[in-house]
Amino acid sequence: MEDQLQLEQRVKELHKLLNEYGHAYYVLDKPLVPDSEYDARMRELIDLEERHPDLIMPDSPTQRVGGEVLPGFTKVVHDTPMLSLSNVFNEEDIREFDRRVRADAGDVTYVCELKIDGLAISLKYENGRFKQGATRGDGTVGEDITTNLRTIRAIPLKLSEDVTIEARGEAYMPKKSFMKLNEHREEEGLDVFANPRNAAAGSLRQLDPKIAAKRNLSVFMYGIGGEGAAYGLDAHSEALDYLDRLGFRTNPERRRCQDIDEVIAYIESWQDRRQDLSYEIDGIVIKVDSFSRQEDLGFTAKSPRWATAYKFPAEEVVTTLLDIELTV
Ligand SMILES: NC(=O)c1cc2c(=O)c3cc(F)ccc3oc2nc1N
Repeated sequence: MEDQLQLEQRVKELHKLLNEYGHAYYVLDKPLVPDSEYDARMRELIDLEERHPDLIMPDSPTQRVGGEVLPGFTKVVHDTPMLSLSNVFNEEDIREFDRRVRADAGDVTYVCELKIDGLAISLKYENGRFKQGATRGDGTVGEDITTNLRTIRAIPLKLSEDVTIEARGEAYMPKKSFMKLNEHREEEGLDVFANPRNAAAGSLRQLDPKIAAKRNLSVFMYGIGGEGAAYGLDAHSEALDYLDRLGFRTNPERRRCQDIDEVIAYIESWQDRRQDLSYEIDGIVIKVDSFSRQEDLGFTAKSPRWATAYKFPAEEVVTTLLDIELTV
């Protein structure tokens, strides 16, 4: 009979190891151990929990994929609305945005972020534990997709601090996973998804979490719901670094820009490089960095006045004659 105390000790140790390995692999994209080691430790924990179900904790790494298929999704009213971004399409628009911002808020600095082409999500944590995840919905009311979001390894089940916080970000399907999924669907005679955003949305709308778990989704978190100032943060760039420290995955390509010329240079630098990314982006988000400047600017009914999204020109899909002949 294994000693109960030793078992509890080993289970705690395996939680710690698997959370560390998982964070390094799925959040930092910097694996600490070979997959074989990760799998062996996960296998050991699953066996221990099967033999001693009393040792299963809700935030155990083995508890990401729930058992039951949901009858439907319940509604979630967002504490603060999840608004959408206004769009700009060219340099003139960008400079006009900057003029309006400086007219109301004076000199500002910006943060530029890649605009991930996925679907907006809200993640709520209480005392550092993942409690609820929701879609944007209509901005005021979203759908509770907690069970599906728990299956995304880049979403921490437990934060590095016991803080109560709402993080907002974008769930997405990497390009490679999208191609593989469509190949599978084609083989099975199913409809293929038009793009990774639809594939991610379709995956998170599954009522069976086992399906979502197989879709290899990921996330990039890009903000804190409510007042960032409540966490002693003065600027958006600080909020992103805080999300990193808490254990969230944020996009490493973000850039602080001193003025709009730097913003434009950053955008131009990504015009052609975006096809090298392992995920799709449809633009660049420009945000005033200082929270007090953001407060001076406020919101319109639909969007923040302290941010906008530059959208890349849609890539025309060129179908050569050869392709047409092949599909005939
Ligand atoms: N898709 C994105 O990569 C992305 C999207 C948004 C938003 O939709 C968004 C909406 C707001 F009302 C305010 C800030 C935001 O910041 C954002 N930042 C991003 N990086």
